[in-house]
Amino acid sequence: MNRIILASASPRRKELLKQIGIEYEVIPCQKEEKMTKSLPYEIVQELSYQKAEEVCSLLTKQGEEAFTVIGADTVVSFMDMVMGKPKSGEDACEMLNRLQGNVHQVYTGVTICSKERNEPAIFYTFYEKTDVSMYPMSSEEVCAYVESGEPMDKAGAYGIQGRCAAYIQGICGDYNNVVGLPVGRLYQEMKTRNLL
Ligand SMILES: Cc1cn([C@H]2C[C@H](O)[C@@H](COP(=O)(O)OP(=O)(O)OP(=O)(O)O)O2)c(=O)[nH]c1=O
Repeated sequence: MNRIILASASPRRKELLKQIGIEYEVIPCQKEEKMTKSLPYEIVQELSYQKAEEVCSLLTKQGEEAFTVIGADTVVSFMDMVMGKPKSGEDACEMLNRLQGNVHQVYTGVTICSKERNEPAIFYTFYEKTDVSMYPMSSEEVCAYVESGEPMDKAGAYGIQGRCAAYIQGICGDYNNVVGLPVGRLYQEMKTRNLL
């Protein structure tokens, strides 16, 4: 089996990959991704590709001949808005004021880059969508949650796995997809392609 590299600095993605028993190393991306698409399922696939591609190029420059790289990206989509990580506390409050009491979608795009000795790298990209329904939050509750600091490194300014669980009414789809990596689908995609 080739080396498996997770192209991510996200502690949640590391934890999820570990949970399914995959042995891997981490090489986080350094570059700022460039978004050229506008639909959420296109954005997450494009950005996950860029993350996997950056680490694939780095390894190739280092003379590595065979490896598998996994890149992922998550956004929240509500009505016609696409939300990444909040830029400020104010931004986080705005996002949560929109999401509370409503149903939104979480999209995670994943790119698997597979490189074999003397072969060009092959890229596989897919996405998963999960619907998340939230209970209403008062503006005081939104402020208190933002002040906890939890929203700042998370798409849509909340963590379903953290304190925000108090406001989650239900989901339709893969829970792990909301946390940042749809490991069930990822495992199956890797198994189908003999990458495990
Ligand atoms: C909606 C939601 C998102 N998130 C996280 C998952 C992602 O880590 C983050 C979205 O940011 P991303 O830009 O997808 O990823 P990242 O910057 O954390 O990590 P990297 O680019 O190095 O891989 O939001 C949660 O942890 N819980 C949630 O409920």
